[in-house]
Amino acid sequence: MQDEQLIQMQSALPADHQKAVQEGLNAWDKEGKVQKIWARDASVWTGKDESKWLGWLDIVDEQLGDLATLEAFQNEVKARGFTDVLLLGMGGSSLGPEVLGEVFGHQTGFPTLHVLDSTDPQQVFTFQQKVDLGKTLFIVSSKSGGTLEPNILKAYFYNEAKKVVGDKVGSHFVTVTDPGSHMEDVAKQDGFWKIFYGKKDIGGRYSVLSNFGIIPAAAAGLPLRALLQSAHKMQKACAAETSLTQNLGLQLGAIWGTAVAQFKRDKFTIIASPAINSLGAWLEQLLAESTGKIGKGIVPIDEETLTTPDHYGNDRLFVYLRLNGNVDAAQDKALEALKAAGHPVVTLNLQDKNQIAQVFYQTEFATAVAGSFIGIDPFDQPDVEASKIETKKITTAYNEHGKLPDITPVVRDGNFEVYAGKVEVEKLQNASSLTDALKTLFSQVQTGDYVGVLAYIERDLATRDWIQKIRLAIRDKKKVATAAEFGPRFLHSTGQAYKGGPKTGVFLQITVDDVKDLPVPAEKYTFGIVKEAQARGDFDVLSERDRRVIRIHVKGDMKAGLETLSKTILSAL
Ligand SMILES: O=P(O)(O)OC[C@H]1O[C@H](O)[C@H](O)[C@@H](O)[C@@H]1O
Repeated sequence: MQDEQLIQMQSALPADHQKAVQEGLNAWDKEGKVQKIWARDASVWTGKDESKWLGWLDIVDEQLGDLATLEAFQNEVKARGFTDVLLLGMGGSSLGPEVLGEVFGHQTGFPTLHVLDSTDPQQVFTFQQKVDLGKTLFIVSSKSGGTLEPNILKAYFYNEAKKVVGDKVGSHFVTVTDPGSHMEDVAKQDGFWKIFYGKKDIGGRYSVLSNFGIIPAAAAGLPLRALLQSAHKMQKACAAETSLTQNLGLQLGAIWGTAVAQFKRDKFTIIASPAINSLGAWLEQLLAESTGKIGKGIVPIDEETLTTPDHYGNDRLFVYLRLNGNVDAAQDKALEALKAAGHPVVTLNLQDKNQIAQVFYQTEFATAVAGSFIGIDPFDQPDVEASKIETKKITTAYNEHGKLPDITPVVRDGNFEVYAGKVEVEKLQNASSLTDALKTLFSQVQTGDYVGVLAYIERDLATRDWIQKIRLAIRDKKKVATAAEFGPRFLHSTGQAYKGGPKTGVFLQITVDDVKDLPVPAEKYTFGIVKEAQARGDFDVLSERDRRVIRIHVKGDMKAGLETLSKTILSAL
């Protein structure tokens, strides 16, 4: 019997998959691999430096030990009467806080938590409008302290807030960063209210139960004790002493790892009850950055609305995060049909919202286990760096020459320009319209591929609907998995798997003329230039890695342009 306060996990697997999982578990038992994980033994993975990245295993113990300090901070934030908390960060520093903020919502007596993880000038401006700058607590969150986005967002908001609150502006800022980082220096120099430290042996995507998730949760008035205690139950369930059949992290990881390594079911399709939908974006980063490398790994598919089984290939595994009391009957029904059709479905049944902390821990453990099955190092992200280097080259060129390097489209069609990646140049030779280009790209989509729509535009309800319409049309027509992502946010998440993972991706990058631009203090480049450089850097690396990619740039009026583009995509399919 499982402890009833733990998440209940159910798996429906085809018989051969179930058998392979059992064999995998037997081997783990024989080799004592769970004990090896807890002994920080890198031989569980590739034998490189994995032992240095396992601080997340018992971070919950440490946080529970620090609860008094965390709650004291929570009370101080409350007492200062802030109306908003604006968190500035990317990837592991933003996706966890976003889940916590969205799942729990506004807490009476506490500020509302907003998470900004974009360089899109319009999006930055929207967030500026959303908050009361004079009554906002800014959390600048960056483990390395060197990431471009949190640095320029900090510079921008520090300036803007200073206009309202004057010289005491530093007292409206805190940072969460690793000891010795550049951001720590910035915080000291600019008189930040507080500096909270991360742990050097925890990577960004495993950091949500460390200060990177818990400090924003404290500021927003979330129930810290309940969350940490819930996570602790899962930590115990994954402990070295727990029997393998009770180890929920191991069980899940074995199913995941086997799906990829033995059955080529690498498109992990994440379905979540409405109130915990944001968990999907967090899980995407964990899965994609941890496993998507050296041509292997998991391609997470988030927010792809469910449909009938005939739309899915045998490259899928479904992960259902189901919250009691918030169940969407249509999701239940669609997943039952998928099970009946022989697709593997794993369900994590959450009894209450606090159990999202258990999902964090269980899926971290499971990802580490799956990484071992797949045969990769689940703690590095070699290909994220590649696009950062390209972006840096472009922003440096801008600073030197006052303009971006020239690039030439292969097709110009009204307000649209089409750029081709290396493997597309020849194929698009005879294309003379946007429709031709799209048809050429879509004609290359094969069974087992996935299509990624990568849009460097403001992420809001309208654009999320817009991208959703496009990706579902692609799925329905091509019968392949689809990803709908916003840049630069995904660069710190699924971007790793798109560049370094299985070479089955077909990418449609979309950029627009910015409606407005914002300056970056002390730099020649603007937010708009940074975003353009990020899009180009991403495109260049995808192209260089022989990924099938085209970029469509929409000139002029954005709304009208995006509307025409979606219609053209739908008709080209
Ligand atoms: O927290 P930071 O050091 O600023 O890093 C933010 C993000 O940067 C990179 O893109 C990494 O690939 C991510 O894993 C990380 O979460």
